This record gives sequence, structure tokens and C-alpha cells, in this order.
Amino acid sequence: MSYRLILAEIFNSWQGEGGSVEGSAFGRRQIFVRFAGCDLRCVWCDSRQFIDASKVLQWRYEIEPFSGEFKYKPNPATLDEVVDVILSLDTGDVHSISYTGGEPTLQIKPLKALMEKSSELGFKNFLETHGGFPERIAEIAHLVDYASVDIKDESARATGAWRDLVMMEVESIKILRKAGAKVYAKLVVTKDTKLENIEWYASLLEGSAPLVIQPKEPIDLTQKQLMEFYKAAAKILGRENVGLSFQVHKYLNVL
Ligand SMILES: C[S@@+](CC[C@H](N)C(=O)[O-])C[C@H]1O[C@@H](n2cnc3c(N)ncnc32)[C@H](O)[C@@H]1O
Ligand SMILES: Nc1nc2[nH]cc(C(=O)O)c2c(=O)[nH]1
Ligand code: SF4
Ligand SMILES: [Mg+2]
Repeated sequence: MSYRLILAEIFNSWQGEGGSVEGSAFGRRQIFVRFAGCDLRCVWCDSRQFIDASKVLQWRYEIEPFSGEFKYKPNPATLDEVVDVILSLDTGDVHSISYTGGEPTLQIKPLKALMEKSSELGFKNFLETHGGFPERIAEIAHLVDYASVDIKDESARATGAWRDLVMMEVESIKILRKAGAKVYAKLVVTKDTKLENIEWYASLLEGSAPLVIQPKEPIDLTQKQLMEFYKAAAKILGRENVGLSFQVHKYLNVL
């Protein structure tokens, strides 16, 4: 079977998110494979230019690790092309391959094939997902070493069926955990995030995964709000299972 992937970009950088909770790869060097296309529409999405896959006609890849210089190829990419780029960006100190997007699980068969190939090559697989498709997650869970699963806050306005989405995300987290992945939940918070919703997410995650609270960039909420959210989550999840996460790559000006 020859797989085709609709991609946005591949580059080598430090993982800028995840804070210090168990399962985080914050500060680890990764090769990022960004898939094009997403079914959700988070109002603050920083990858908006890639969420309509039909408009992403080319994907770009860094020509030298950490150079920020790119070459372009037409979509879809072949699995062999992607593997060649990954190998060319392997600096020998790579912690894992990050599959992000857009939403990587929308292309579950090619994603699975790429994860299998990466494992064969000795890389760990780090999945960054909105977690809205537990049945697809189940197809790849055995290949996932690390997973960062977003819990979409109401204020993200990602979808009309927000509560259903949250339940799916929690289901995905449980599937990944059961399969042995190191998994944590990531909640992007804004000034409009409600404390009662934080309590709801925390109660759903109890016993399943730690939670990082990540302010939306650019940050619009107060430190007081952030402290309150943290406290409410820690009260339910336990003090070892909550942390903050900031998008540090944006402060460092790296990819
Ligand atoms: C672009 S998404 C791709 C993966 C997947 N679709 C998801 O949402 O988890 C990668 C990560 O960036 C986060 N993110 C995107 N835009 C952001 C922003 N403006 N501020 C903070 N986090 C953001 C998302 O919440 C997610 O954790
Ligand atoms: N450095 C860096 N860290 C990241 N962590 C999550 C990212 C993403 O867009 O998925 C990301 C990204 O785009 N760059
Ligand atoms: S789910 Fe991820 S890629 Fe999709 S719109 Fe939200 S942040 Fe962007
Ligand atoms: Mg990003």
C-alpha cells in the first residue's frame, strides 16, 4: 500500500509546550510533522492557514535542522518523501517525532503507516491531537509513546457540540493510557473560561491523566484567573497532577 499524506510542514525544533507534568516532552528536541486539515475551528488557532486541507497545495520542509529555511513540494506527500525528510532532519538528539497539525488523526491510515515506520527507525512517537475521534485513536494507540490531548474549552468555540467533544476527548485519553502511552491533557484557557468548566474537566480526568493549563496566546487572562483555575483543578486532580504550560517557542522565536 502506498500512502499519501496532506501535510503543511516538517521541521526540527524544541517542544515548546507541555510544562512539567508526567508525559510532557517540553524542552525536548523533536521533528515536527504538521498535517494539513482540521474538522474543528478553535477561534484562537495559531495554525489556521493549514486547517482547510484543500487550500494547502504544498508542504514545506526544513532543508537543514534548525535553519528555518525551507523547500516546498506539492501535496500529497508520499510516505517515502516524509521518511527521507525525517532522516535528513535527525540530529541524533531527537527525543521523538511530533505529529501535529491541523489534526493528524483525520489521516489515520497514513498516520499509522508513518508511526510504524518511525518506530522501526528507532524514534518515539509523540501525538498532538484534539482527541475528538476515539475510534481512530484506538487504531494507533499501540504505536503512541506520548500523547498531548487537548480538552477544548467552551471559549474555544471549536464546535457546536462542545460537551460531546469533551466526552470524546476524555475517552481518547483513556484509550491511550490503557494502551500504555504517557498521556496528559492540555487545556487552553482564555479570559472567558469559566471556573465551573475547569471543575467539570478535572472531574472527568480524575484518575486518568494529568492536566496542563495553557493560556491562549496572546495571553488575555489575569494571573488571578490563572491561579484560580489551577487551584480548582488541583483540588480535584491532586497537586501532583496539574501544571501550567506556556507556548515557549513563541517567546524564543523558534518554529
Ligand atoms: C495547532 S494544534 C494541532 C493539534 C490538534 N489539532 C489540537 O488542537 O490539539 C497544536 C496545539 O497548539 C495549541 N494552540 C493553538 N493555538 C494556540 C494559541 N493561540 N494559544 C495557545 N495554544 C494554542 C492547541 O491547543 C494545541 O494544543
Ligand atoms: N516548538 C514548537 N513546539 C510546539 N508544541 C506544539 C506545537 C504545535 O503546533 O503542535 C509546537 C510548535 O509548532 N512548535
Ligand atoms: S483543533 Fe487544533 S488545529 Fe484544529 S482548529 Fe483547534 S487548535 Fe487549530
Ligand atoms: Mg503550534
